[in-house]
Amino acid sequence: MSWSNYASTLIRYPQFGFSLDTSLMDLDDAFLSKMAPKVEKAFADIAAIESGAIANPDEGRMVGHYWLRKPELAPTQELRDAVTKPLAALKVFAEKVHTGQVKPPGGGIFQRILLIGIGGSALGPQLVAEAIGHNARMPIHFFDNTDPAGIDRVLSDIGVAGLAHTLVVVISKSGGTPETRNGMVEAKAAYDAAGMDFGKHAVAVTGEGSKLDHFATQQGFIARFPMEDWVGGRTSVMSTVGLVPAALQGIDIDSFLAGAAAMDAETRKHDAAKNASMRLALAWYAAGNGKGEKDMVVLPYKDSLVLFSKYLQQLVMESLGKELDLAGNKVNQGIAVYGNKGSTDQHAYVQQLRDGVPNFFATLIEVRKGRHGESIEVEPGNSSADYLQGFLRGTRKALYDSGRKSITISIPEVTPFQLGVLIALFERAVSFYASLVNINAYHQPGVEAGKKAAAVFLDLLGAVRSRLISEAKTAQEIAFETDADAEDIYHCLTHLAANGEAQIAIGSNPAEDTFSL
Ligand SMILES: O=P(O)(O)OC[C@H]1O[C@H](O)[C@H](O)[C@@H](O)[C@@H]1O
Repeated sequence: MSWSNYASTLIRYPQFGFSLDTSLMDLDDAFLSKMAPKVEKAFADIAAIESGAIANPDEGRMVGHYWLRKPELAPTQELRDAVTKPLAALKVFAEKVHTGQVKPPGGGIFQRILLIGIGGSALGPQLVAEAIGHNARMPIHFFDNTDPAGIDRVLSDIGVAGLAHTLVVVISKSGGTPETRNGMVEAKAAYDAAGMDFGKHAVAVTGEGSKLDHFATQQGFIARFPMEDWVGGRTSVMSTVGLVPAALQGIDIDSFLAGAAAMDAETRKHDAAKNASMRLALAWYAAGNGKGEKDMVVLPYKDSLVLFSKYLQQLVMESLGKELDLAGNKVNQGIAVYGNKGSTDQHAYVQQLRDGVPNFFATLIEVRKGRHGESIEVEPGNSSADYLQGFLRGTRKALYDSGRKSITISIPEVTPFQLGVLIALFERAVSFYASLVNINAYHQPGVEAGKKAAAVFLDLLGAVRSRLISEAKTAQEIAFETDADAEDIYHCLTHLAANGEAQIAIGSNPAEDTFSL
């Protein structure tokens, strides 16, 4: 660790209290000059993105998330309106909900939110709620899966009486994601069972003309907010996806957008030495040899940022985890991201980080302010905040002493503005990195394979259900009848047995298990 290296390489934006320390990544001059042509190309690529290029060629789409906090950048008036009009409308809507002009059919005011969505249509709102939604005007609950037990748990937290004052926000860009559809059907069933009109409690955020959009119209939803195809799910937190729930919670969304705009303004500059997003992208490249050979462990030393690593997991891994580069070469790119929070993780997996397989670099996030208000001394002279800082500094040093690299990002405190700063920092780093390794960061072709296989399973499950009779059969026998794979059939049968739709008699191995009605 070298003071002169720290002092000369630190990137600071003092006007909003941000700094990025990559001194422990050992980026040397030879690396930086070797990367210079790629860096120039990355600056050109992102300038093209911001001016409306089709940066997602497979899907023929523009990539417009940077316009969400600076609509005047968008290349046409229509696109600018597609940012500003929904933003104005959602603010008015939130105000009407808060003041009771939009109210539940049974009277009173909406008191809580149930958000139904998955992936980018849940992770951003979850991060926002956790980081800056504490003591929100309306508490928020989530259905972010098709797990019936998870759904039941949330419904029981809300309670049947609570449904009457719950505003359900269904979010799906495509409007056809099965988990979200299922969650909505389950929520509607709960309202139906309570004798309440689901549509009069629901709002949709979705692409115009989608299945969800049609359902919302048909069910008489209270409101519909559009989502544009030039905003990807993982970068949608500053679109209607993130802002509708945030505004309803009473979060200062203007400040959130302003924080992102402030970071964008700094990281739009074509100066690699002062551009924090470019420095991050270069540090990732150096650490993983441009091939993702090192995982990124994200350690925010602040409880309210606990979901930031999960959020970055989607942003980074869904964007960068690609089989092919833009020239069609097989590259299998990506950077694995995991983490939770410091100092908690020091008592869990940091042992391996310090002493075990050196397959990662750490990204520590320092929040300078410990708490608002006075701190007690937990021992003579030291507060809890002193300890948190001590553990951050100590871990960073201990890792470096054993040859493990780390990045440290510092912000003054966790506010809507600073969360915007952090998200924008990483969004642009992802865009830059994608350009450095020449991949499309804005599509997700790999996600489709699992969805298609799930649909095949559901078809098979239907076939198996219809073959079950009182006479016991093995998986192999049903596989023969249905011309399917015996193991696939076996998994259908055990699922039916576990859910009360079949009887199972256990044999000495799965091939001998028999199933009947
Ligand atoms: O918003 P939706 O269309 O429902 O999509 C929800 C999520 O599911 C997809 O499978 C994608 O991989 C994600 O990027 C997306 O955020």
